[in-house]
Amino acid sequence: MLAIGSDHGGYDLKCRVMEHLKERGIAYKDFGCYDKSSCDYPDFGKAAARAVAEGECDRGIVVCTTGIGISIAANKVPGIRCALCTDPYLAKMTRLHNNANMLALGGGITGENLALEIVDVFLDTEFSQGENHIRRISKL
Ligand SMILES: O=C(CO)[C@H](O)[C@H](O)[C@H](O)COP(=O)(O)O
Repeated sequence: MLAIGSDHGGYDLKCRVMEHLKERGIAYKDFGCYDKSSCDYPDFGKAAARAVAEGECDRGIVVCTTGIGISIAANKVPGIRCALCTDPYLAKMTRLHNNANMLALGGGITGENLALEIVDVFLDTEFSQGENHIRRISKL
């Protein structure tokens, strides 16, 4: 189960990501927002992050206009490693090396097709299990 969240600035891209997850048969829970009214990214970034940290969801995807604010919010929740990715290489590396459990996207930064490629790489790449990476993650 994936935790999904956005503010108004990430709403459209979040909806596209949810459609894509449906097409792929991947279950998700949307922690809001639920329309494009102005709202506060920490509310939704933290709600999705808590669901991941508490084990209700395995990983999460959050979206705001830049991806910056909502990634900062998610990373305030203990146990969360949320990576803001603007290309598939970053998504691959953050799974392999950081075992990132959340992905942040910028709805005003990354186009739909590229964002969906990033989502797919994030979901389809497993952590490398390297002892160097495990050690470094334990120091975060
Ligand atoms: O990108 C964001 C935070 O890093 C947010 O999505 C908003 O764009 C930002 O908070 C500005 O929102 P507003 O529409 O100008 O109120």
